[in-house]
Amino acid sequence: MEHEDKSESLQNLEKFHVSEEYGFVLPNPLTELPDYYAPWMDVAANLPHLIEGHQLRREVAKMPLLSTQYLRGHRQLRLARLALGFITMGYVWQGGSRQTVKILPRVLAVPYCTISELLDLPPILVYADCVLANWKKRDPCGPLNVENLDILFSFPGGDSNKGFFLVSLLVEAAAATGIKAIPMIINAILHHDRCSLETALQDVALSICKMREAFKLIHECVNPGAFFRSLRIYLSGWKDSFLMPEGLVYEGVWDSPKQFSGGSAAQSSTLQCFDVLLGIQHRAAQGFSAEYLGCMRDYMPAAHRAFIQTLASGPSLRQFVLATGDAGLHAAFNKCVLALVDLRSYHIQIATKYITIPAGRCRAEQQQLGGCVHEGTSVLSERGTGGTGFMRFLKAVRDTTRKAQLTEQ
Ligand SMILES: C[C@@H](C(=O)Nc1ccc(Cl)cc1)[C@H]1[C@@H]2C[C@H](n3cnc4cc(F)c(F)cc43)C[C@@H]21
Repeated sequence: MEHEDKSESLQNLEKFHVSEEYGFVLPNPLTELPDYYAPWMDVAANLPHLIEGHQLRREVAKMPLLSTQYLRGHRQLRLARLALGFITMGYVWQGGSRQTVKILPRVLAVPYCTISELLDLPPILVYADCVLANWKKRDPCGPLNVENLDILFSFPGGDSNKGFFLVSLLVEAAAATGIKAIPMIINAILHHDRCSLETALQDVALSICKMREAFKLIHECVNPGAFFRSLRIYLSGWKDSFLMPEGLVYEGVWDSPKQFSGGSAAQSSTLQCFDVLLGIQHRAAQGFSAEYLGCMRDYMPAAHRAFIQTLASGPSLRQFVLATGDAGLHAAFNKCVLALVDLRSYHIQIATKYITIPAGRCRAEQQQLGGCVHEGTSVLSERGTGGTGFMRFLKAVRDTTRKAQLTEQ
């Protein structure tokens, strides 16, 4: 029964802040806070202009220390965290990777850490901020597509910011029908209902194919150079970082500097939950990818982390399909695995175009210039949206996924 109770709890997606229509995406994020918070919202809304005009530091120095007590409800906390997260990344990386700051002023650090504590998220911009909560529809009754969407906050780098965050959002939204099928899958396993299980697995495979379709939009919406030179820097973290070996001092919060990882696709709950559903374990055999995926769960909203953990502790879909020996279920399961392999392979192609190739060009330019400026090296080794470490991670995850196909009986 205990087993049954745990997995049955997945029947109520609402409790895990998972939406039938939007999956892990925050439905209808707030776009405004009470006027009291105008000092945060005005700076966040003007970030590209303030950074390019070298005025951000001065603006932050003028900021009052605001209290978080007037923030009401989950959506106000998410919007406040989003605004403070953009300002924090802009403040740390405004001088590119050459002049990083080591101290985050208390007018930012104190409220940012208070809100992060309330949301059980680290005080650094994460995927759940800049993708899942950073969007609005132009026409509220219109469709969820690039033409009818806009982002709330941006870094310097123009439309490529918008493209990168909105394409990620559309990939996440395409996953919704697959995520919605998960409670049906668990239910079908518990009731040995092969027919419903096969139908639900077909929904998952179709959803993963739609994610790949949405991902293709990145080619027309994001410029590789703009992403590599600008946006990628602003999403960088301060953990195991060449440029900030100690991490960042959060003034007025902790006495010593703290390290946190930069934004990464591995922080996507969708990316992790399909692996868990299909029983794809990135065992320690793959080295850092297993440990890195595990760490990145701490960079997801608590309710989404709980969803993944509840799924992982429920009945094994893989074992059930194997035990039935049913050819139809076997085929439907493998279709899901292959769709995920295709999506992972596509992700590797995208990372090659947007990271590996621009990084190669950047190194070549630096060698021509003689000096080996640390522009790229700081983030190339990073596992976030950075370079070689990230590629090794993606390839390890893709290869493990490929091996997860059920072999012929
Ligand atoms: C556009 C890219 C990006 O890296 N976005 C990003 C990264 C960091 C930050 Cl901070 C913000 C946005 C990628 C999109 C598609 C997302 N995706 C979700 N589920 C996936 C399952 C898969 F198998 C898979 F291959 C990719 C999957 C991941 C991100």
